[in-house]
Parts: sequence; C-alpha cells; structure tokens
Amino acid sequence: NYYPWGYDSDNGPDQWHKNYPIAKGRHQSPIEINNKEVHYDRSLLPWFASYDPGAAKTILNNGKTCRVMFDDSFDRSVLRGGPLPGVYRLRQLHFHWGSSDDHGSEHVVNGVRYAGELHLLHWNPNYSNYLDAVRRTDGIAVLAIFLQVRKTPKPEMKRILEEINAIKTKGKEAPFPNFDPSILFPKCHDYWTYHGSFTTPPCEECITWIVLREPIMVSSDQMAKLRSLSKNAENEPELPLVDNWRPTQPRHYRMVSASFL
Ligand SMILES: NS(=O)(=O)c1ccc(C(=O)NCCc2c[nH]cn2)cc1
Ligand SMILES: [Zn+2]
Repeated sequence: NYYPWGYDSDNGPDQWHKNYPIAKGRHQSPIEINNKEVHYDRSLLPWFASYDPGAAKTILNNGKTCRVMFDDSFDRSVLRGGPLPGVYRLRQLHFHWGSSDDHGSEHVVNGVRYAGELHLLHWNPNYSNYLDAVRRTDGIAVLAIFLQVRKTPKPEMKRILEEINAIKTKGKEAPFPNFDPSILFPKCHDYWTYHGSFTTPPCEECITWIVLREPIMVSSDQMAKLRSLSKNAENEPELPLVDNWRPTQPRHYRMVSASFL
C-alpha cells in the first residue's frame, strides 16, 4: 500500500529511508555549514546565470512546495562558472519554509536557520535528459538562496506571491510567463559549494550545491503568503503547507569550499 512521503511524523524525513534507501547515504543534503570547517578555495570562479525570461512556463502547487517550471528543451536559461565544468540548464525553482519566521531553511549556517530557502535547479545537458542526469554525480546543480525576514518586502518576490492565490491547493497550476529569476538574486555572489543530494526523496546524490552567503530580504507578510498554501487538494480538509524542509544531514568529512575569504 503506497504511502507518499511527506514532512509529518509518520511519513517524514526519519522515515524516508524505508522506501528510499539513498536517504541514508553519505552525501546527503542539506548540511550545517560552519565557518570553522569551510575551506577557502581561491581557484573557485564566479558563477553566472544567463536566463531567458521567455523560458518561464507555469507555477504549480504540488502539495510539497510552490514550483515554477521553465522550458529546458535547449540551452535557453543556463547557469555556468563557479564549481561547474560547463553550462547547466534551468529546469525549475521552488521554496522551503517554516511555520514561523524563526525557521524554515534547509541549510543552516553557523547555527543560524533562515525563514526559508529558494532553490533553482539546473541539469547537465551532457546527459540525454533530466532523469538521466539525476543518476550522475555531476548531473545536477542547485543554486540555494536564503530568505531572511526583515521589515522590507522584496519587491521582486511580488510576482510569485501574487500567483499564490491561483495555486492554493495541491495540483493547482497556473501560467507563469515572462519571468527572469535572476531578479531574485542578492547583490553579492559569494558562495559555498559542496557535493550532496536532493533534499527530498529519492534523495539521489547527484547535486553540486552552490549556497549563496547573502540572504535575500523578505517581509513577514511575504512569508505568511507562502504559508497560506495548502498541501491538500481542493475538495479535502485544509492542511497548511508549512515546514517542508529536511533537517541537516551528516557531513561525513565532505569538503565545503568557500569562494570568499
Ligand atoms: N530541494 S531540492 O533538492 O532542490 C529538489 C529539487 C527537485 C526535486 C524534484 O523535482 N523531484 C521530483 C523529480 C525527481 C525525481 N528524482 C529527482 N527529481 C526535488 C528536490
Ligand atoms: Zn529544494
């Protein structure tokens, strides 16, 4: 009897390994990033995103997160540089957030949890398609950006948050044309990078993580807007979509490199 994974006590992160054994692997994400254990790597290059706003397609509530999908049928929106060997195609972006402003991020920096975390997922076009790329250690690159709550709302988040009303319940999808996600980036492009996994099942260990040091500032109202999403379908009892983050996993001597001193 198939029981979908989730973030509740009976189907949450501690149970995932029963159906997805990789979840107990040695290169799992997220992790705790501690300054003391980070290695400054002066050979690390800056990363560059060249995104085509026309590649944006739809925004979806899949019951686990709010996700924007992009056309990845050719090298239309790509990430390159940084620790990456070549260009990686932007496929989707999504968020993780808490039930209150004091937690919700997946990565934790020197004990600091942020209110949320934005992930932009890219795949290596040297492989024939996305699902082939997720079987390769250099198949996927995720750019992670922390959401920090401050009085000032981030105006660039408005577009995504305005669509929330159209995708309140699981399975709802709406057109989301003409959007360049690089408007969400912070000023400073300093990053940490390490090798890890998907933070949701099947937790494949195929991700080069690029975690930005500088968070983007969002308002408490903007976080509340994300928390107004429901994880249930339209005709089911309302269950708030909150706390869709995985706790930090063992680092197992993995090197975390910093692009900055
Ligand atoms: N939080 S995250 O690690 O950035 C992440 C990014 C993408 C997905 C995703 O689209 N999962 C469904 C399709 C799939 C199966 N196997 C690999 N992808 C999950 C987690
Ligand atoms: Zn994610």
